[in-house]
Amino acid sequence: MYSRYIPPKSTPSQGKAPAASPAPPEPIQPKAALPIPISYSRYIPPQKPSAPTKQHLHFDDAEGEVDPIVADRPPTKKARLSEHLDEVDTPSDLLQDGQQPEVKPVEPEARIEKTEKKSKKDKKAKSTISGVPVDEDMAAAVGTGEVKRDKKKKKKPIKTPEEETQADDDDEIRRRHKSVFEKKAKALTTPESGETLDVQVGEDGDLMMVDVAPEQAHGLEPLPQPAPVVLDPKPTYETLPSWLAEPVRVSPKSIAPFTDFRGLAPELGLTPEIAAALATKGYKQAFAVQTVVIPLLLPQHCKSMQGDVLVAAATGSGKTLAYALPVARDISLGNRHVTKLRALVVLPTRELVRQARDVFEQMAGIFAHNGERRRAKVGIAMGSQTLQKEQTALVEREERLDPEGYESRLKRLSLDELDGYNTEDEERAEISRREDEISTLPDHTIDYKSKVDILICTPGRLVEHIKKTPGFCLDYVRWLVVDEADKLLGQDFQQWLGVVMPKLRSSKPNARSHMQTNLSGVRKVILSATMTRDLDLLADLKLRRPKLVVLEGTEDDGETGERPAEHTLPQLLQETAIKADANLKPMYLLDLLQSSHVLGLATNTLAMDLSDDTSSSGSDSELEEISKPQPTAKSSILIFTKSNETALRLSRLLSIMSPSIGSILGTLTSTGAYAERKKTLRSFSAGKLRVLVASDLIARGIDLPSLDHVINYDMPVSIESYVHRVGRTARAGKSGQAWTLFTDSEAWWFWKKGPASERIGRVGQVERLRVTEEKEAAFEVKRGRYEEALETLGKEAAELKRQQHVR
Ligand SMILES: Nc1ncnc2c1ncn2[C@@H]1O[C@H](COP(=O)(O)OP(=O)(O)OP(=O)(O)O)[C@@H](O)[C@H]1O
Repeated sequence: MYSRYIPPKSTPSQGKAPAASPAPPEPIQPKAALPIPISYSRYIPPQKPSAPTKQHLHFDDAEGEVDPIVADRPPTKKARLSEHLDEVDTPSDLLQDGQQPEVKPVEPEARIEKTEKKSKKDKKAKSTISGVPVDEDMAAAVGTGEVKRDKKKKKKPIKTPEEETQADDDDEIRRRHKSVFEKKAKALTTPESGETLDVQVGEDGDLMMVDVAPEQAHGLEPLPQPAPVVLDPKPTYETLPSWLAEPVRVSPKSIAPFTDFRGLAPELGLTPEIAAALATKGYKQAFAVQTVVIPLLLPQHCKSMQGDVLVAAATGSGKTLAYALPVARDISLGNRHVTKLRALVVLPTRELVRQARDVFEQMAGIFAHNGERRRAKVGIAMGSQTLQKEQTALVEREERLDPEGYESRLKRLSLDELDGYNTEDEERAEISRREDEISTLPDHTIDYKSKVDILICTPGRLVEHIKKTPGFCLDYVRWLVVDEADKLLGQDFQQWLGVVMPKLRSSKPNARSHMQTNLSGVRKVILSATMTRDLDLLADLKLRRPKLVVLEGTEDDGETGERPAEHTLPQLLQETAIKADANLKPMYLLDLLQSSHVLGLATNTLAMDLSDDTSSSGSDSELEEISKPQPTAKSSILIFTKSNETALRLSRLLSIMSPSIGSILGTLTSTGAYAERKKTLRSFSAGKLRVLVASDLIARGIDLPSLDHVINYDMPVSIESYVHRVGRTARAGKSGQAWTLFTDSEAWWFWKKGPASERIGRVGQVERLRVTEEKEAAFEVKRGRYEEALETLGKEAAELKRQQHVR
């Protein structure tokens, strides 16, 4: 079915490094001019000229500009086939609780566009030389060859005798000065400014930039120029503070018993009873990242406040337990009688809040010692219910005999408006005023008590409670955990950090004291699988004596002397990329799903579902040779799309094309009701559903037990997004398979060797596959039925729209 991709041998000219030059590049050759790869079972890349071509695209105004990216897109008629799936809204998946849409990084495509603009400017500049207009002949003579043609000149107007004489004079002047202009033009055409960038087909059909040598400048040679300064936009390790430059590195193999944390006094470590209780919950040994993070967060006998901890560790490596255990321990030990809000855990989505709550509940139970201690109370705030309901769940109101307080309350109420209140915080002052207005027994005041010790919340809802919930205060908070930190810090989320941080500064005596030490203050734990190293973002957290813990990707990380990758993938993750025809992507997906490597349905099911023709849909033999995990009887698959809209349409299309898959398929989008989402996730975890089509809503953090495959139907928008998506499988030391369907136009930057792939640390390599000729032929045969399915989908969508319009 698929054939192994064998990269071509590169010629010396392909490897030519672009000369560093401050001069802007010349126009880019459009993709349309590139050789079109044909499909066959064993992929042989298109022929390339041994030397870089000098055929440039001229951005002639009269002709109109050619967008090399657009030029490569398939014809409109073809595009219509998949347009139903691509009419997409903004990716609003994670926009709950006031979240902002993810800002996409500037990808190489965008950079190409920028280069074009620059080139245009450059060209414009070349049409004049030192302010003197240059005609075509001259330009050709000096080798620029890229002068804007003035078409109006071609229509020769009838000239009067005076004009004729004037024109003759002009010609004479031009002739006389021609050689002078030529020399001047040559002098101005330095080798740098004459350099040109071409887009060529690189290895694997990827596009790459190639410098083309400029035409020779005869005569005046340019003055020697100082070597251009190459600026690295990223801070190097030397520019970073030492805690960031020299993190605590953990080998992925360093698993240890929970009782065996080094450097801890016995009374501060975890007792064998706790370890036994952890084992009953499935935590038999501490995972690598836990062996370092847990001891760092447990109390230690030291003279100064223990510092904050940042954790960069692969998806599924057990980061949640690494913070939940020490936080729950600290709060359980020191909180025997009074419930106060002592720990805040902030996560970006409701699903993650619920998941973290489950782990904290487990830990609270374990540290309650079978009822010997008061169990720490865990609450959530995420906007799944009304604010009022959440307020009731979080804060308790009671009347207290307090004649003095009662008097001051009456006094405040007698003053005008908010005069008696803290006017710096107007919103809060208004709440206080409203509370004062509530009638109580004589000589009584209202007192508020937190109902929870640990609050797990989304940032938006947290801000709402801080601003609107009477009695909700952070005065006793001594833990702030920010999970999925790069997302929470990189986006606005109602400027949550700006609201929360000042509330953590105020300090009542002993309010933030940590147990078993005589130290007090707020400890911060910041985590992500794609941890940001951006000091500007981290600065907002006001970190104190921070330590960064990094889980190594491979055993020899750090030993090779090379700079370790920014993000590491799970060790047992296998990655495969399949080059797909954009117009037939759903067919590729269906075929992959039904293959023996994924769902394990018969390979000719596609034929049955799509066509009456039950002939084989192509040989799988070549793919079978590739070692892949054998499909379990009940493989489960998570498919990611780029938006809610695509997820909904793709689900429906798959169901139309294959009712057998439709019966085990669920859809998860942020537009769905929360209760519905919860139900779908539960059915998927229970194995009732085996295929889940989802938007990026659950790309981060979600722990789906025994998820075997992740399929990127649409390319993720960033490296971080890829790391999180594929990290839904191969978790907790299990193996997993990630598949990515890609087209050149959307993904060449991603698979190309270079900065993008260097940022990801992986044990193996990405296997690249192309479908065989036979398979492509089979797709063509079934294309009619596929188009019918699309038509049905279109009709359904139109009907739905009509109904919505009527309502
Ligand atoms: N010590 C342990 N022993 C066994 N299983 C564990 C242990 N620690 C964590 N796990 C399990 O590993 C899985 C992944 O853990 P967790 O969700 O905390 O990963 P994560 O590092 O937070 O991943 P992500 O970055 O995707 O959020 C969970 O199912 C969890 O129960």
